[in-house]
Amino acid sequence: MTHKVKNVEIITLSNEWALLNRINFDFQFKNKEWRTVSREVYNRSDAACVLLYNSEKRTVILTAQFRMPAYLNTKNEGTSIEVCAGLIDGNEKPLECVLRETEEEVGYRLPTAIKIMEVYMSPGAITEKMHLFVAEYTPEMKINSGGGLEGENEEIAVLEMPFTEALQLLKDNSIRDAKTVILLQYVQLQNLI
Ligand SMILES: Nc1nc2c(ncn2[C@@H]2O[C@H](COP(=O)(O)OP(=O)(O)O[C@H]3O[C@H](CO)[C@@H](O)[C@H](O)[C@@H]3O)[C@@H](O)[C@H]2O)c(=O)[nH]1
Ligand SMILES: [Mg+2]
Repeated sequence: MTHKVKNVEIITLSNEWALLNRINFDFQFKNKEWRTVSREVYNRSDAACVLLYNSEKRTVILTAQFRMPAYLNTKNEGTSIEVCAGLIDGNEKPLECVLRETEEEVGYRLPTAIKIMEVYMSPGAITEKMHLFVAEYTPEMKINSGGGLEGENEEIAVLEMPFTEALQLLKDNSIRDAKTVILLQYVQLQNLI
């Protein structure tokens, strides 16, 4: 289905760490009538994430960190369990981003990772597209203890756990980050572990 859009007007509401715009545009509805619509849109670069798994040990590597938006929503949900993820820098390719973030956040140097899909995280509000990857890791790939970039005020706990424990965290809804839910279910559905 194609939609007809014209006269797109962009009004910047905030341009600090990321860009928040109000977009006014004319939109043609099903009955052919054109009407002016207004939407606020938060702009960030695209992002990439990876679920690390070891099929021999039957383990996965996840992270835990404080997320203010989740805390604002529900106080005791501020600590978020997530796959390793980050925003794509400049001209970086999604795979390069995933390999860099894996070193920074969990301390593993991966030879490569496999792309699974691309999803919008919140298409009604944020332009960000997320590139999802999986990758097999082994203990020999560990090069540092991870934890994120202190200069960026990141404090990331590295959680290596049996896959069965991660599935239990899914089941009891202790994992509430959508990309992490998708990737854990993908690994389970494809019997990668
Ligand atoms: N100065 C400043 N820094 C910020 C701000 N917001 C975030 N940061 C910092 O910018 C860095 C971004 O880290 P990345 O690892 O690149 O991204 P991420 O925060 O992990 O984002 C990913 O995970 C999020 C949570 O699931 C996702 O929301 C996001 O889409 C992405 O996938 C972090 O150090 C974070 O503290 C801000 O408003 N100001
Ligand atoms: Mg991150």
